[in-house]
Amino acid sequence: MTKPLISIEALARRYPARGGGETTIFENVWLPIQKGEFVCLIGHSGCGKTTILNVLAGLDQPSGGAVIVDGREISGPSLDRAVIFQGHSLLPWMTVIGNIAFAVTSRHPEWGREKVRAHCQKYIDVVHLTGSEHKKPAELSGGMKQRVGIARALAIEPKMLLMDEPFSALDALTRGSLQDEVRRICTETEQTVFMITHDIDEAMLLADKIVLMTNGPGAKIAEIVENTLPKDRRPATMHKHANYYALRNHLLDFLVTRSKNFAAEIEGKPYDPRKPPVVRPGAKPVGVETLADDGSPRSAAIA
Ligand SMILES: Nc1ncnc2c1ncn2[C@@H]1O[C@H](COP(=O)(O)OP(=O)(O)OP(=O)(O)O)[C@@H](O)[C@H]1O
Repeated sequence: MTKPLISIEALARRYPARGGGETTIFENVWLPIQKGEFVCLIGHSGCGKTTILNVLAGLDQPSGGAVIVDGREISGPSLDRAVIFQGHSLLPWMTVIGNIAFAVTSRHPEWGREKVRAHCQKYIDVVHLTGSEHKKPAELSGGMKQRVGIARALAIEPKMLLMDEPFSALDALTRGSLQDEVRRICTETEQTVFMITHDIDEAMLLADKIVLMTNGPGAKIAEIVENTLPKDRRPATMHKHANYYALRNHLLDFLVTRSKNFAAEIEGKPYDPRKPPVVRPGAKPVGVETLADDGSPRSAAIA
């Protein structure tokens, strides 16, 4: 296995507590992310998902640990790490192409007008907004605005795409088709993605790896679940696959029960936060492994 593109190492975030002392939101979070991997983070409200994403984006400083990208510790925001938030965050006075061009010229100030235009057009076409180039955000539906946000993030060709519940504000139909498109685009472009979601089906559709966080305070990574559905899964048919219910039930069971009882679950067992167990629900034989230093699965039983 190659060296990970991004390595989250011993990350912790603490805040001053009311009445003195500190509250530890999460601690000792270790996670390697390989180039081209789509990683989803799942956990209950307050366990620190957005904080971790903000640290990855360089928008927040950890209280301990570091994020290493390409061998170097990050120290602030960078166009190498593009963020797509829940809201579209478009500039309302600019057109679709203007919003995307603004980001592209920040990335490539040396590019001429025509090169920027052609580059923006490519990503407008990718997200199926051809014909809406000169519309302003107020003339677009919620789904279209979110598409512009996705095109803008992809157009700067970041090393990593960070998404914080990017589909949660959309209606079910738009959400489904946009999820499908994002999966297609990310697979085709081998985009490395780190995404937060509360939606199990969304994680199962999009992610190669689903990272399960225990409840806070003091949250930690409990497990890394490898997606056992086929690579060419689609929203309308993935429930027919033999592994679907094993995977879904595993995730659901974690959120309903194990996320709050995890400390008791691992008591007396060799849990190592540097190498959280890797599980493949439905895969035969059912594997329980740990991650080697480079992020590749390594056989070792914890039960
Ligand atoms: N500036 C701050 N001062 C004190 N506590 C904070 C601050 N910012 C965040 N927190 C706390 O950190 C914890 C984690 O917040 P975060 O937004 O990362 O959680 P989350 O898992 O993303 O939650 P959700 O799923 O609800 O978005 C929360 O308990 C929150 O109250």
